[in-house]
Amino acid sequence: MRHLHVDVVVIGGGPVGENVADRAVQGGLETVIVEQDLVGGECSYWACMPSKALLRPGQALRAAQAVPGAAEAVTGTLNVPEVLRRRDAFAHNWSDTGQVRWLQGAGIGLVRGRGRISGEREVTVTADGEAVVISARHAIAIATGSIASMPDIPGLSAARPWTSREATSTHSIPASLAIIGGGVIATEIATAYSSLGADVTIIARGNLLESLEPFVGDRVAESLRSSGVRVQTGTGTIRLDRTADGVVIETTRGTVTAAEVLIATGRAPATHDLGLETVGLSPGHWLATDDTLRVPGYDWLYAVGDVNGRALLTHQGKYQARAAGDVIAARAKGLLISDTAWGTHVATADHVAVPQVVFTDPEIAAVGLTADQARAAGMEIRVLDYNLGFVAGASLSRDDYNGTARMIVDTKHNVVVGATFVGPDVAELLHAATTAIVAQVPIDRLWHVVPAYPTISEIWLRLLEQYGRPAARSVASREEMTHA
Ligand SMILES: Cc1cc2nc3c(=O)[nH]c(=O)nc-3n(C[C@H](O)[C@H](O)[C@H](O)COP(=O)(O)OP(=O)(O)OC[C@H]3O[C@@H](n4cnc5c(N)ncnc54)[C@H](O)[C@@H]3O)c2cc1C
Ligand SMILES: NC(=O)c1ccc[n+]([C@@H]2O[C@H](COP(=O)([O-])OP(=O)(O)OC[C@H]3O[C@@H](n4cnc5c(N)ncnc54)[C@H](O)[C@@H]3O)[C@@H](O)[C@H]2O)c1
Repeated sequence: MRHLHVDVVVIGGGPVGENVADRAVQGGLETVIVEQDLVGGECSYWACMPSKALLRPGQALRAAQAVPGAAEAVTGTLNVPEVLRRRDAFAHNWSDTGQVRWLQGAGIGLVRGRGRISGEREVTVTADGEAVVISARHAIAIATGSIASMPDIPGLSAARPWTSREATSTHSIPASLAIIGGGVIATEIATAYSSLGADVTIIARGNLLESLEPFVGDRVAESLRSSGVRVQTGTGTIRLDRTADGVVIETTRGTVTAAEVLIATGRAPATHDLGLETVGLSPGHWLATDDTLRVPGYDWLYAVGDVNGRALLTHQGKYQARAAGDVIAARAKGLLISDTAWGTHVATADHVAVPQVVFTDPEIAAVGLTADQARAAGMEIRVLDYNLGFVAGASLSRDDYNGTARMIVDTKHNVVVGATFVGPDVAELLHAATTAIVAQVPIDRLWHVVPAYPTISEIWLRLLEQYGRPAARSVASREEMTHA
């Protein structure tokens, strides 16, 4: 049995593990990643990249079809083999050679195999019957991500359901697809597969996209229905059977038959079979952390990315990873720790401003609190809504532009605390909203942030006009005003 001694061991070489390791190495620590599968993790091969590659061609086609003059030039449908070929390229043909080269260049070690914690500051890695024991002088960071959560529905495993892995890596589009779940994966995969010619049915126990503003799910349901997707909301699943005709799904509203069924009912933490019990932690749960991403009660153990359940998004996990890698290095060297809110070593934004784009048609971009969440937090708010189609940049971009913007203002502190945009090409509006929330830019100063004409960003001006100019609203403090 081999025995290695390093400063830091990172279990899981997804986007988050890679970033923890990179920051720790840049902080001067000898670091290895333990990876059981492909370096790059879920995001690169079975999640963000391949799913967005499947979505983009349909989005580009719809955009051209909505502009008279260009619409006449596009008369065909999507070329499915070409879409899948491009998707394969974005998933690097499921080879991690490039990512491994990046690790080598960054000075990060790699041990392939399944890692399990085998004691304090110790990980045992097994691969092909061989074991390597790695002792960490300073820290172990768990970045093992999440896996599809499978609901307890009779007949489920015998029906051989798809998870997002099969849906994002398939090499042929089934004639029909039933999707159980109404969240982000369900709506994105429904959008992609319907544009690729599959007959899609969504079976959702509630409404669609329930964690977002209520009008979001309504708009996506309406749009999916108009493109031929059957959207069955408020529908429970009773049992599944795989038959010669495909998968037969008995629901509370009747029977659905489809060639394949995708389960998209959320994620579970990848904390089973990780040896957590050897150090007194329970397997199978999200690993709670403090804001430096350290597991309370363990000065050597960190949990970063999906596995801590704080925000299941690549960009937010990588944000945590930068803080975690830096704080591990700072603690190892006995340096001062910057762990007050918004410090270098904490992931404060997880609680305040987590941006998310859902790449459906229409696109959804949201950050911060919804109106209901703000009220539940006891804030005094104003909810500003505006029809995005009235903005010149939006109507120029396509004739059928239909969209909504909502901004939530904390009226006590005069700052934006939430924003939601629904409509074509709204993704790029999101970073401005995230900046306004994180930087707590006073509304009165936002009036000086001038959006270019004619861009969709003029929505900011329209929302501000609804809120009111500072002088017109009230002159709260006379010293703000000077006399000419
Ligand atoms: C279909 C889908 C689409 C998504 N689209 C987006 C998107 O567009 N934008 C976005 O921001 N987020 C998206 N996400 C979420 C995103 O994929 C995750 O937030 C992100 O992958 C989390 O990164 P991670 O490094 O924490 O975990 P992962 O990417 O899951 O990586 C964990 C790694 O740990 C390894 N591992 C696990 N256990 C062990 C062990 N015991 N030993 C060794 N290695 C181990 C795994 O093999 C894996 O490589 C999507 C998710 C899904 C499912
Ligand atoms: N564009 C993106 O950023 C993107 C894309 C895909 C996935 N993701 C990430 O992946 C995560 C997982 O996505 P998801 O769609 O699986 O989760 P989700 O939390 O968005 O949606 C889960 C859905 O499953 C339903 N559900 C839960 N348990 C159920 C049960 N027992 N029976 C029937 N329905 C049930 C819920 O009501 C909900 O509609 C998301 O939280 C998101 O952060 C992000």
